[in-house]
Amino acid sequence: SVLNQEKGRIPKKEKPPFITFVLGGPGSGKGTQCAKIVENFGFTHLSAGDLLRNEISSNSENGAMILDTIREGKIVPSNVTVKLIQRAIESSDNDKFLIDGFPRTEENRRTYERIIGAEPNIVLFFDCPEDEMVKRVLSRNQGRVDDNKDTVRKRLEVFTSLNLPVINYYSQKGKLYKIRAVGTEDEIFEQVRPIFAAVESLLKLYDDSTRSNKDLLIFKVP
Ligand SMILES: Nc1ncnc2c1ncn2[C@@H]1O[C@H](COP(=O)(O)OP(=O)(O)O)[C@@H](O)[C@H]1O
Ligand SMILES: O=c1ccn([C@@H]2O[C@H](COP(=O)(O)OP(=O)(O)O)[C@@H](O)[C@H]2O)c(=O)[nH]1
Ligand SMILES: [Mg+2]
Repeated sequence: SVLNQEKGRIPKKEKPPFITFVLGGPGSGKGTQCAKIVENFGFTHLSAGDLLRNEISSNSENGAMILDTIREGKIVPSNVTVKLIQRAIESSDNDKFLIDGFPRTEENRRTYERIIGAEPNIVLFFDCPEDEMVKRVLSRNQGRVDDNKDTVRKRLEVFTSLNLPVINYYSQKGKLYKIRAVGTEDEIFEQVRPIFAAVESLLKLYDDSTRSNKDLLIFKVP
């Protein structure tokens, strides 16, 4: 019976989701590679920048403040961003997520851990030279208020001073997968693919039992 089949199994919603943080400077190719991971491995892509831009366009109470912050290349208060991420995770049926462009600061990271009560399973870092990032951002053509020379310079400064410490933190924890983010989109994805192939087989192993974050913290990519 249905009841017997369900016996001893943990309902999907109660399994902790598999969380990947996707980090890298502006224009390093985070969004581009996330789209390929979604296509090939069925993850749900949550871009922190997109969630914030949605708040601006839906005229939410924080919209004006978020627009000013993005225009300056600064960081939106952590509780605002974390709540948007939390809402997006909770309203999804999927159990594997790419959180793209977050955490931007150590304070972002600690706020996420406090509110969500978990750490990411793995962290990707798209490592790209500054001149290449600037070139890509200035030719992105998505009509973004922050894709101009002045704001890009500020975003690069914020990246170096505030985001690199987060990347170092996860490196020390053994959770960081560093990708050399130069070359064609496909060449870069060939560095990404084996990581998610390994994740996929690991998740299959755990699919019918309790999936505790602890079990998935550390694994080796072949
Ligand atoms: N490997 C690549 N080579 C050249 N241009 C790229 C590459 N990957 C992405 N781009 C382009 O660079 C711009 C920034 O990429 P995007 O994925 O939006 O980066 P991020 O999300 O890290 O800011 C986009 O216009 C994208 O089409
Ligand atoms: O967690 C986040 C993510 C983004 N931003 C703001 O949103 C902008 C754009 O972020 P996005 O990730 O879209 O930019 P990308 O790195 O993809 O160019 C950043 O410069 C910040 O001002 C933020 O404050 N907190
Ligand atoms: Mg992006």
